[in-house]
Amino acid sequence: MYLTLYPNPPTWRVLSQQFTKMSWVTLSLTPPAPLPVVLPSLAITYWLVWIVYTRRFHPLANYPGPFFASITRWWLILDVARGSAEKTQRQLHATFGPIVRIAPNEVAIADPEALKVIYAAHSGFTKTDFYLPFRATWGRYPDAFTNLNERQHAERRRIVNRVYSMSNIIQLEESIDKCNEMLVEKLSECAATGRTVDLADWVQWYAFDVIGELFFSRMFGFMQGAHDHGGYIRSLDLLLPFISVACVMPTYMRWLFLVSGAMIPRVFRALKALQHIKKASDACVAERRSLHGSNGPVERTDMLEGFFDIMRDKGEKKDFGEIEVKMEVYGAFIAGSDTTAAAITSILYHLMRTPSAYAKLTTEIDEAIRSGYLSSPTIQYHEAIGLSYLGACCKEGMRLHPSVGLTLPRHVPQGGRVIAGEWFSEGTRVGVNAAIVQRDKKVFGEDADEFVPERWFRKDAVRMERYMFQFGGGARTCIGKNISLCEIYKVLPQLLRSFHLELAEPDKEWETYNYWFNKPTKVYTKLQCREKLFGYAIFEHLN
Ligand code: HEM
Repeated sequence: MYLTLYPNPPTWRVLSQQFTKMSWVTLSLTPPAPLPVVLPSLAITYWLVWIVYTRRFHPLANYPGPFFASITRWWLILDVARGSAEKTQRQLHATFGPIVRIAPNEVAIADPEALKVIYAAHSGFTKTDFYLPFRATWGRYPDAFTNLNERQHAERRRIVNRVYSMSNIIQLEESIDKCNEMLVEKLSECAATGRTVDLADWVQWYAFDVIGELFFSRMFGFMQGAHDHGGYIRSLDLLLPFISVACVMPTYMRWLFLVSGAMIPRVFRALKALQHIKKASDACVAERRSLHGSNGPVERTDMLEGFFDIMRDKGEKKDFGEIEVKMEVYGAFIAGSDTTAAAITSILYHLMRTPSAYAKLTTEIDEAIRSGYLSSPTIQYHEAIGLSYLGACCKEGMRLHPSVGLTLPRHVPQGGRVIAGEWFSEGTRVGVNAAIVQRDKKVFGEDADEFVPERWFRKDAVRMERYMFQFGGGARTCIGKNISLCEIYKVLPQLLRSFHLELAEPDKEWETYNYWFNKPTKVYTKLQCREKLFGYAIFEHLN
């Protein structure tokens, strides 16, 4: 026998050699098992081993969460596909506590202290591949949103930062004024007919037209036509469920999803919608390019011209060309309207559901008009931010319903980190969702689930501010934040001084769809012109 040649006890190597030999003999003597038996057996064995590993030996094995989430990402994929992930997450944290395992290698964290650790500038945490399905494949550099390389992201963002700065947006304030006037005019027509409107639609048309004015010096025509101009909104509505589901899939599965999905009409339409948005943004850039080419004067001071200025002044040095200009425009098409519209709609919806807050805010606005503090016909941003109750209502609306409704996932950096009192090893996926952390009772009080603007006048308001996360944090904070804040602060007093707004069906809640952007719909509203309701009393100083 093979083994008897050795005087010493057999080693593992010898045993395994022998076993291998015997296995070969056995295998060659027995007829091969049929494939239909072998494959399922292998699959079952694989799954059993995987389940034991993820539940017992994985570094996240000790964290609670739904059983299926701990063994497969399919749980998260299906949850995101349902469009209400923030609601599921709230229930999970209520059941399992501040750290919940939402996928075999990922946890959602509800502890507000985690924000500083994960999202502060230079925290070392990096974006995960979650963001890649949003990436435009035609760029030379990844866009700011999907860039996973922190150093390159900082360099590229610095090039365009000035165009998005509040000082630049304020210089373009007239563009927002034009849209505000158009919105009031159009809603006055609706009020005159007594028609109920879906305020969520109007606000999104408004937000899209503001992007048109700010970037290209012309509204797209959403409000003018009272419709989804060019089908951009429909395109986004088709695209976002598809993209957000792809975001939570493992990378290898995304390709399968894309290829096989192209045969499913809905997914095919979503892919076409992406092309549609790309063509629309390209057309806007091409139009300006032809103006430049015609050698005629281009007296534009809009954001698009700001990007072209960068291209002319520092294009070569910074490697910033027309493709990069297109990338900024494309980003605004994707991120510029759903986000701002969700914020404005949330503030108005919660005000209409809270008559005492609504009355207090209109009183503040009316008094500011009477005292001559607010200008007319359009309210200026620097005036609006001086209205303290308005500021409280804006924060409260964005706190209860942040426009981005999923966790912002990050990789734990080299060496691991302690988050929420727990150790996480390098590479683990962790994330915080603004929709969860902004309702934390320890920070915002026992009434955190309610719309209470008064909380922003309490002693701990400065502390609460530190835990507001609706625009993200650190180096990855939203670059469009100033655009949105300027819009929000200006349009709200403009609307409330012009109209009395009431929910058409006060007992019915709005509907929201959370596909990264948490989009509100069905905010059916009755409008009445305040001048008709109350006479001209509050506007008398203007006469
Ligand atoms: C109320 C309005 C808005 C909200 C609540 C919002 C929210 C956010 C959030 C939470 C992030 C961080 C994402 C992350 O870290 O994973 C972000 C990033 C970003 N947002 Fe916004 N956004 C708004 C408006 C806009 C607008 C108007 C634009 C452009 C016109 C824009 C463009 C971007 C871009 C390019 C990034 C990536 C920034 C970076 O990583 O450097 N957003 N936004």
